[in-house]
Amino acid sequence: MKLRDLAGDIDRQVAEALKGASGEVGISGISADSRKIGPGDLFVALAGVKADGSAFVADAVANGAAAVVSGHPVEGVSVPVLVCENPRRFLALAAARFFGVQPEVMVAVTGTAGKTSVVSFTRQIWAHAGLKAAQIGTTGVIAPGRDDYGSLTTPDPVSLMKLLAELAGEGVTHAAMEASSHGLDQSRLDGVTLAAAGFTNLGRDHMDYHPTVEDYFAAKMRLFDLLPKDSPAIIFADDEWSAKAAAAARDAGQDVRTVGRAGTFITVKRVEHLRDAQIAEVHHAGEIYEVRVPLAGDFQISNALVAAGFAISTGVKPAVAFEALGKLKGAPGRLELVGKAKNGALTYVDYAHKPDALANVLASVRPFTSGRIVVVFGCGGDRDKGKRPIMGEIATKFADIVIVTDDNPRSEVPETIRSEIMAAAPGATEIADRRAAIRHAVALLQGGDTLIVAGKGHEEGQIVGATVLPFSDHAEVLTALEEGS
Ligand SMILES: CC(=O)N[C@H]1[C@@H](OP(=O)(O)OP(=O)(O)OC[C@H]2O[C@@H](n3ccc(=O)[nH]c3=O)[C@H](O)[C@@H]2O)O[C@H](CO)[C@@H](O)[C@@H]1O[C@H](C)C(=O)N[C@@H](C)C(=O)N[C@H](CCC(=O)O)C(=O)O
Ligand SMILES: Nc1ncnc2c1ncn2[C@@H]1O[C@H](COP(=O)(O)OP(=O)(O)OP(=O)(O)O)[C@@H](O)[C@H]1O
Ligand SMILES: N[C@H](CCC[C@H](N)C(=O)O)C(=O)O
Ligand SMILES: [Mg+2]
Repeated sequence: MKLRDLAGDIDRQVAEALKGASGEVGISGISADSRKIGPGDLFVALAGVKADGSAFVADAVANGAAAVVSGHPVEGVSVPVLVCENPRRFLALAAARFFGVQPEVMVAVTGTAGKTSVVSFTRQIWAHAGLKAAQIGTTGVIAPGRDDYGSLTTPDPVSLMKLLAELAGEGVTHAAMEASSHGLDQSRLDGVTLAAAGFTNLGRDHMDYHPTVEDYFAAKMRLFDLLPKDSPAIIFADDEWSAKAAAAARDAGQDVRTVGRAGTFITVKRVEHLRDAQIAEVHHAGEIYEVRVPLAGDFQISNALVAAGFAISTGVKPAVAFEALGKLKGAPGRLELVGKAKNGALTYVDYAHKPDALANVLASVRPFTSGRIVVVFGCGGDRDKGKRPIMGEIATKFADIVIVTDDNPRSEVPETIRSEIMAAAPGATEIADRRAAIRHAVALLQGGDTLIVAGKGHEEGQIVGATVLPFSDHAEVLTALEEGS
C-alpha cells in the first residue's frame, strides 16, 4: 500500500507532506515498536510513559522502516519523516486503514468494574440470537472457534485492528470490546467504528496513571466522543457517576439509553438477590419481562442489563435478549464458584483488585453466609499504591477473617506492598506465599463459611520481577479443597 493511500487523509500536515515523492513509498506493515519493524514498514514514534519512541527511530530504520511518523522533527534520518500533531491517533487510524475491515457491529464498554462481564454477556446474547459474535478484553478474545488468553484489557491499536480484520475474515459480524481508561487515553481504539458505547460505574482505580478522579472520568468519557453522533449510549443508571456519564454522552450528541432502577430504556422494578441467581422484573418499551440471571453477585444484574441494552440497540429482539439472560455463564474468575468444602463451605475466585469491587463482592455474599466470610487478597506492584490501605480497611470491615498475601508484585518488594495493606487491616494474617495463603484459608473453613480469593480472577500467572510464574487461583483452590477432603 502506498503511504499516500494509507495516511493521505488522516492528518493535514501529513497529507501536505505526502503530496511529494514520499507519498509513493510502499508500506508493508505498521508498528510503534522499533523491535517489531520489518523491511518496508511504517514506524510511528510515540511519546510513552517510560520512553520516547523517537529515540528508537535509528533502530527502526536499521530494521528496514520505509518511513517514520513522529510528533516532532527527527534529524539525520535516511527515510521520510512525517510530523503530525497526534501520533497515537494517527497510529490507530492508519492501522484501521491498513487492516481494512472489522466486524460490522462493534460496541465498546467503559467503567471501573463490570466491563469484562458486560462484553461476555453481550457476546452470549448475540450468540443466543444466532449471530456470530466475539468479545475482546481482559480475559482475551472469545469467538466461535477461538479462545485466546490476553494480556491488556484494550489491546494496542495495531494488534487490535489486525485482530478485528481477522475476526471479520472468520465471519464474525458482532463484537463487544472493553475500553480501559488507559486505552481511551492512549487512543488505542480511535480506529474502531462503533455502533454503540456503554458505561457501567466509576470507582477508585489507576490513580497512579490519572492525576485525579475527574481526569480518570474524563478519559472514560472520551469513548462517547469516538462514537458517531446519534448512536446508542447505554448507561447504567444507578451509580453515583451515572448522571454525569449520561450528560457527557448527551453532550457528545449521543442517544442516551439508561438501564437500572433509575433507567428509562430498561427499568428495573423489583430485584431479588439469591445466592446463585438474580431475579428481576424489568420494563422495556411498554412490556414487562421477568429475568433470571443464573449467577452469584448482586452486581451481575447491572452488568446483564447493560449487555441487554447493547443487544437490543444492535437489533436483537427484546424478548430474545431477556430470554438469553437466563442462560448466561459468568466470565471466568468473576465471583466464580470453584467448589465446596466437604462441610459445605463455598469457595469463590473473584477478580476484585480495586476498593469498590472488593467491597461489592464481600457485601454480596454476606446475606448467604451463615458463618464467616474469609478473604484472601493482596495488591499488584507497580500500580496505584493509594488503594492498598483502602482495600485493607474494606477487607477488615466486610470480612471476618482476612489473609493478606501477594498478588503480582512485579518490580516492587512484596513485603512492602503487604505491609501497606496490613497497616490498615488490624487482626489480619500475613502469608506471603499465595499458594500457602489459599491452603491456610481453605483449612480454616467451617460449615456456613464463604471463602473469597480475590484479585487475580482468571489470571494464569503470577508476575514476580520480570518473570511470569504459572499460577491459577482456581487450580490452587481446587487442590486445597481436594487435600482437605
Ligand atoms: C502505562 C501504559 O499504559 N503503557 C502502555 C503503553 O506504553 P507506552 O506507549 O507508554 O510505552 P513506553 O514503554 O513508554 O515506550 C514508548 C514507545 O517507544 C517504543 N519503543 C520502546 C522500546 C524500544 O526498544 N523501541 C521502541 O520503539 C514503544 O513501543 C512505545 O511505542 O502502550 C503500550 C502499547 O499500547 C502498552 O503495551 C503499554 O502497556 C503496558 C505494558 C501496561 O502494563 N499497561 C497497563 C497499565 C494497561 O494498559 N492497563 C489497561 C487497563 C487495565 C484495567 O482497566 O484494569 C489495559 O487496557 O490493559
Ligand atoms: N457492576 C459491578 N459493580 C461493582 N463491582 C463489580 C461489577 N461487576 C463486577 N464487579 C467486581 O469487579 C470485578 C471485575 O469484574 P469485571 O472483570 O467484569 O470488570 P472489569 O471492568 O473488566 O475489570 P478490569 O478493568 O479489572 O478488567 C468482579 O470480579 C467483581 O468483583
Ligand atoms: N488490568 C489490571 C489488572 C490488575 C490485576 C491485579 N491482579 C494486579 O496485578 O494488580 C492492571 O493491569 O492494572
Ligand atoms: Mg476487564
